Amino acid sequence: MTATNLVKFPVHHRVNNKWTVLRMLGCGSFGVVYKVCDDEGYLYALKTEKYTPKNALKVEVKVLQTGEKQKLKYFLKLLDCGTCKSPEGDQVLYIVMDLAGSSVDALRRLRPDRRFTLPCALTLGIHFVDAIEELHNMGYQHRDIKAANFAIGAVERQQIYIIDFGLCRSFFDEGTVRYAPLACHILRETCRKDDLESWLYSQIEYTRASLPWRDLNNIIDVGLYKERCRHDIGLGELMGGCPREYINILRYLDSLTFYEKPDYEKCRRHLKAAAMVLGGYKPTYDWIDENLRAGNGNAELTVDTSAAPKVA
Ligand SMILES: Nc1ncnc2c1ncn2[C@@H]1O[C@H](COP(=O)(O)OP(=O)(O)OP(=O)(O)O)[C@@H](O)[C@H]1O
Repeated sequence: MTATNLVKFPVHHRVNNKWTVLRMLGCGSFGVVYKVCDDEGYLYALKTEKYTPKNALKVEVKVLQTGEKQKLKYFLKLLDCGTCKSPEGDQVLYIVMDLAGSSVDALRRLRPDRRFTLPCALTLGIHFVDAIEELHNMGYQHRDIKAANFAIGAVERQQIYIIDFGLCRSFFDEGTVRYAPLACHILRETCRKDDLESWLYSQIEYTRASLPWRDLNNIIDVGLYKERCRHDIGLGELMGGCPREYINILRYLDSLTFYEKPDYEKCRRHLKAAAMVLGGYKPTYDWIDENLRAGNGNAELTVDTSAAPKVA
């Protein structure tokens, strides 16, 4: 994100005469996220973007609203959205949502070996597949699935949320569903199985701490590496330290055609089968069991033990 796109709100800045800015939680590709509180001291996250005719935040609003309407499990509650003026006088679009805890990626990085235990990795895998299925059923493809875009609850630390919808795309343009060509129903360039392939790479990373192409930046080189990892030596390099079932998932995802709806349950079944060597699947959360010290936002070193996230 360019500095000119950054919406700078000073501490104590009031938004919509309702939300008080406490501090910045982080910057994404499209905007800045602040920790804010309401007049009773309850904490929330406020996401901002300079106003343009095509704001990424608009799709976030739709996704969060749909998630709430359908009472879905993996979506944060949207409390407010609107426009306001920045101190520099720019028109700003903002949304206020529930405050989440640390991202799953930040939690992984806090662990000494930068990976989760296998029971925890399998638990996360099942949550991620569930969350992706909920989003797909809503009619959206995520297109940026990674552990940094999933967070735990600020208070309920075994709850997982999917948090960033900046690159989300609807399968359908509103009003054209009835007449849309078949290709529109699954997207042309990328499709639903791509969200699951991205998830599987995250799954491998938090199971074994790294991906073999971690030092490559060039998109072509990374693509070639991923291709190589489908066969013999490359496959061993990618999957070393992971349960065999991950290979079954990769093979299954690669077998899907562009038009096919993925079988989410099959992915979950493979993960549960991988837990058989551990005596069966039992939901496990390393950050709870080991009391990993992570708080609201991006892995700050505090523990929030209050019944509701409130200003200290
Ligand atoms: N509801 C929330 N509660 C707490 N922290 C949040 C919330 N939403 C986003 N964040 C944090 O704010 C930061 C910026 O988030 P955002 O999703 O906008 O971008 P990103 O995921 O960092 O970047 P990109 O979109 O480029 O991948 C991240 O550290 C994220 O964990």
